[in-house]
Amino acid sequence: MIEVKGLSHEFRIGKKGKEKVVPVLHQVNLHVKQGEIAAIVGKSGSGKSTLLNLISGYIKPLAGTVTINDIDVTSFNEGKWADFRLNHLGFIFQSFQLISSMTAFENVELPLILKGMNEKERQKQTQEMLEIVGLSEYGGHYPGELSGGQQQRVSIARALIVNPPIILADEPTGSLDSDNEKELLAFIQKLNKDRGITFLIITHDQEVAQIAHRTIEITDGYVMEGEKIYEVQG
Ligand SMILES: Nc1ncnc2c1ncn2[C@@H]1O[C@H](COP(=O)(O)OP(=O)(O)OP(=O)(O)O)[C@@H](O)[C@H]1O
Repeated sequence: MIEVKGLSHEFRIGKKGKEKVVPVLHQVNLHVKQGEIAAIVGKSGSGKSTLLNLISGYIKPLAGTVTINDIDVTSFNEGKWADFRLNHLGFIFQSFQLISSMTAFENVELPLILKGMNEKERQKQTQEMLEIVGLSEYGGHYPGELSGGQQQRVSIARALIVNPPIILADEPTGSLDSDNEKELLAFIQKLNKDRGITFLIITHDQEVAQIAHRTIEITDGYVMEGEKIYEVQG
């Protein structure tokens, strides 16, 4: 499902000619199976977000390959990536990343507009999705008029609306209080069980790591796969 082989990355910082090289990931190998919830854990600065950005094509690796759903995406250009993300990947972020000038409804509808769906069908699917995340009454609210937990539910609805087989999440519970966190984790487990969605979740949070079938630890850019809690079929 997600296959990472020999992935290495470094950043170059400072002025041209006087650049400092910051090695971040070293020959990372990783395999996330279909139907799995995998957690990536590791200290601040260990390379977790960089790994997720490489897997989702926001940055290009120095070396190595990324294969998603049997498609080698490593050398995709930006246009191909945009199309691929829209059809294969959903994203959830700590900071929600909703568009503040658009209502909850419009935020959730946006990926369907990008896919070219007609208005009637879009509106129907968006309303259904808002119902699934328990926000059918809140479609007309702007993100600033919603609580943190509600904003995160809007962002999940936006991720789910295109029916992605994989959801990548970067500290999804980082801005939530403990009740909202519990609710989100239960929802992730339900989506995983009922729809077979594969999750790759970056987290500092023990509670999140506990719902994962497998924990992958990054230490200074090297990956060590943790103990398997149980095997997932697929
Ligand atoms: N755009 C960039 N330019 C230069 N260095 C960067 C850039 N992005 C990240 N880094 C460096 O790469 C290393 C890994 O950063 P990364 O954000 O992947 O870590 P992380 O494990 O996600 O950390 P955190 O848990 O704090 O979010 C850090 O040393 C960071 O300073």
